[in-house]
Parts: sequence; structure tokens; C-alpha cells
Amino acid sequence: MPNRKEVTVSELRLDAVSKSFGGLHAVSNIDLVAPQGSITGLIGPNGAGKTTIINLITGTLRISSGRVFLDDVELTTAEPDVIARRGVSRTFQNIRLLPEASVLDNVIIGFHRHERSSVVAGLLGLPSSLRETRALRQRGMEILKRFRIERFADAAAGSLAYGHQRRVEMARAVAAQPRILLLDEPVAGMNDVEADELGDLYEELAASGIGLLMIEHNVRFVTRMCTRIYAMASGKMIAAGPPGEVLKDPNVIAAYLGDRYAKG
Ligand SMILES: Nc1ncnc2c1ncn2[C@@H]1O[C@H](COP(=O)(O)OP(=O)(O)OP(=O)(O)O)[C@@H](O)[C@H]1O
Repeated sequence: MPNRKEVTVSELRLDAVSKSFGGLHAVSNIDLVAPQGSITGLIGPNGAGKTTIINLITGTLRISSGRVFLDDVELTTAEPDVIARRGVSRTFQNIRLLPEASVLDNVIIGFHRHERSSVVAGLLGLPSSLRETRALRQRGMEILKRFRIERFADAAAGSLAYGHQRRVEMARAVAAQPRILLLDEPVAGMNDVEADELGDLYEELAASGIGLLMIEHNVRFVTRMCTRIYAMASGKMIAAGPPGEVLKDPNVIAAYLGDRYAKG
């Protein structure tokens, strides 16, 4: 076990994390580090265990064995709301916005990690919270500007194009002031231009000090974005390193080819 006091860069760290569902070893003995201020990738064929890793980090699933740390704070058995308050945010493989609510309200909901009462009161329109509501709306607008979607502030989130909904989702996650942001297939279904536009925003987030851990199948995108990637197959870590090395690794190539043949 490394001495936590030796950590110089803030980081999310998984030490020998495993998860079983009954007899199925979905995730076995996974070591992984995602430093703040950089973008780390997690790749692997379908069913490799990638989403399970995110669910274990966020506390949605209970870890069977192993430990998770954010810097020197252990999160292994913490409840999801505690983990979120510690600074871990996520986006989902399938976008989960409130489609009828405005874009701005969807982002304001992201503030709830710190200010649950005023956010809820504000959304309910309680008069006592008018001042707080104005302040929240102003902060929400600032985040929308950062993601270049302020012109959609009053539109229903569900009416936006897919790429813009992805930005709203990112804006909501960033409203929670994360230190680590977990992204589950953030550019799935996007063309290269849309993906690269979003990629520019991810780079800005990393430059602002947030650590990003990104599950992504898009090899071109992963290669562009990530300083380091981890490759999983059948619940195990099979390679880790710079994208150029990992994507050439014979075990990684074999895992992907096996996946393709398995699908026929
Ligand atoms: N709640 C659950 N109960 C039982 N088995 C599960 C559960 N969640 C995941 N699994 C199993 O764990 C394994 C890993 O699944 P996981 O969704 O983490 O893979 P993945 O790498 O994210 O795949 P994909 O790229 O298709 O999203 C799979 O065999 C899956 O069926």
C-alpha cells in the first residue's frame, strides 16, 4: 500500500478493486489512477467491466474487495451523496436530463451538492429564496456561457440537438464543482467535428484542474484526448500506458478482435 503522504498530485486511485455479481467476476483486482488536471481513458470491449468501475467509484455499487481513494480520503464504503460531496461527478452513457425543464434549471440542479435547500426552494419559486435564486441563475448562466450554450438557457433541455444536450449534461456535472469527472462514452453517436468540439471543452476542464476519467470506444478521440489509458477485458486490466502503446498492445488487439468475432 503506497504511503498517502507521498501523493503530490491530487488523484483518484483504485487499489485492487474487485466486484462480483453472484458467481460472475465483473471486475477483478483493478489498479487505476486518474490524476487531477489530466484526462485518463478507460477502454475495452463490451462487457469488459468499464461501467461497473464507474458505478463502484460513485458508490452506486458496493465494492466486493479493494479500496478507492480521492487523495488520502478513502471512499471505499462511502455513500453516493458523500462521494459526490467529496468531488466526484459523472455523466451517463445515455443522457439523463430533465427533458421538460429548461436548460438553465437542469444546470442549477447540479448546484444541489452544496446548496440543496436553496436550489429546491428556488425551483419551487418560494419567495424567501428569491435572492438566492437570482444568484443561482447568474452562476448557472456563467456555466452555460463556459459551455457556449447560453442561448438555449430557457429552452426545454429535451428540445436540443444531441450534441447540445451533451453540453448541458457536462454543464450540470461541472455545476457540482467536481474534482474528478467520470464520463461514460461522452462522444458516442457524434461525428468527428462534434466530438472534437466537445473535446476542446474537456481540455479546458482538465486545464482548470479537474481530473477526467473517460470511458470511450472512439479510438481516434481517446488518442487525441488522453495522456494515459487503461484497457480492460473480461473484468481484468490487460494494459496501461500512453494511448499509442496500449492500442498497439497484442492483448488489447486480441480482446477487440475476439469481441468482433463474438458478435459475428
Ligand atoms: N447489476 C449487475 N448485475 C449482474 N451483472 C452485471 C451487473 N452490472 C454489470 N454486470 C455484468 O458485469 C459485466 C461488466 O459489465 P459492464 O457494464 O461494466 O461492462 P462495460 O465494459 O461497461 O460494457 P459496455 O461497453 O457494453 O457498456 C458484464 O458481464 C455485465 O453483464
